[in-house]
Amino acid sequence: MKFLDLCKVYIRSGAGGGGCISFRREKYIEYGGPDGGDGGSGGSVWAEAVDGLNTLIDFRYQQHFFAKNGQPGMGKQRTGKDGEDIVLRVPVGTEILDEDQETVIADMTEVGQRVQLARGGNGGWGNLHFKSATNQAPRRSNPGQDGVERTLWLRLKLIADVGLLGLPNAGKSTFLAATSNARPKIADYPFTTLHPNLGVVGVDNTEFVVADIPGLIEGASEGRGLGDLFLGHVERCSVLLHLVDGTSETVADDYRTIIHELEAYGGDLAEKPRVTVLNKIDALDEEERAEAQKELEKASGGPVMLMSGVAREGVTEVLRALRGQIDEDRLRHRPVQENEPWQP
Ligand SMILES: Nc1nc2c(ncn2[C@@H]2O[C@H](COP(=O)(O)OP(=O)(O)OP(=O)(O)O)[C@@H](O)[C@H]2O)c(=O)[nH]1
Ligand SMILES: [Mg+2]
Repeated sequence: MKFLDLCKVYIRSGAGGGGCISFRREKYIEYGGPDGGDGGSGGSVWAEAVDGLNTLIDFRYQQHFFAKNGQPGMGKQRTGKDGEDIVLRVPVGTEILDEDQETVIADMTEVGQRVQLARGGNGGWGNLHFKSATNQAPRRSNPGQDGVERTLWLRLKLIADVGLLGLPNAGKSTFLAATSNARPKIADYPFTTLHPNLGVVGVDNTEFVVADIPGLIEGASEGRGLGDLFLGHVERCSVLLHLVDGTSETVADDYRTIIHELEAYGGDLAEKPRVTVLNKIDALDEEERAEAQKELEKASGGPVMLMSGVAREGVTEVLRALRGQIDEDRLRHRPVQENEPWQP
């Protein structure tokens, strides 16, 4: 599947239909009063967050979204038909930005969330509306209101619970494939993964979503390799899973390279909870494992778990650690209930 995470769209709501000038004309009725109906409203443009989409690729093929105009009013007090609305279906996690690419108009974070992007124009009044005591035969109506035209940007930031981090070839995609329904491409060369993949992972009868992103290298924040733009996709995760290739001669440096890039990226990414894992331990003997683990613990200043994505060793323990962090994060961000005793 192709992946696209920023695109431009042009939208226009429908214009309202014009009001009608008309008079009642019937046999035996002299001076029939005004009977011109109102114009119908123009259609509006909406965005709706939907499930099951994780790319904006559809918007590469269609960028123009015009809602229908309202029909003009007609004689015999008939109102014009309203123009149909149009709905842009976007993946959950899409931000809708104004033309400046900065002002956030809406953040589509929940399935079913709907926002109006451009309101349809009101229909004009027919002459029936202008009848008054002093003017029984008004020759006046309103035109319909114009539609609204806007240029907008859609930016997708995937919503996952866990974000995978590591140098190219650290085994991120292998881990995702071993633990989830996702089938990312895996190969023994760097930059196999070119766009984010999402997978649903199950452990102890619970599920969470893991995002695999392209590997980072030193200087990614300055654009080296594939750059660090993909880090936008892990900004919303509860926890980051940092995989370090145990077969590397320089595990401590590898670790520091990634942390340095996180810091350079900014935001609060470097402060996010992290689980650090020494991967590919199937390729190491006992002594090598212990040595690399010690080195990594020294560099990270925290615990380091051992794992092999290929041999599926230590995988469940890692998933449980992630589960624990996700739960903690949810507790932290849960709105405080009224009358709940305060707890430190
Ligand atoms: N021995 C061993 N090899 C592994 C393990 N996990 C991954 N590999 C190998 O390491 C290579 C890279 O694996 P990927 O999963 O593609 O690595 P990645 O981190 O997704 O790489 P990029 O997408 O390029 O960033 C492949 O040849 C894998 O077979 C492991 O646990 N043990
Ligand atoms: Mg990969």
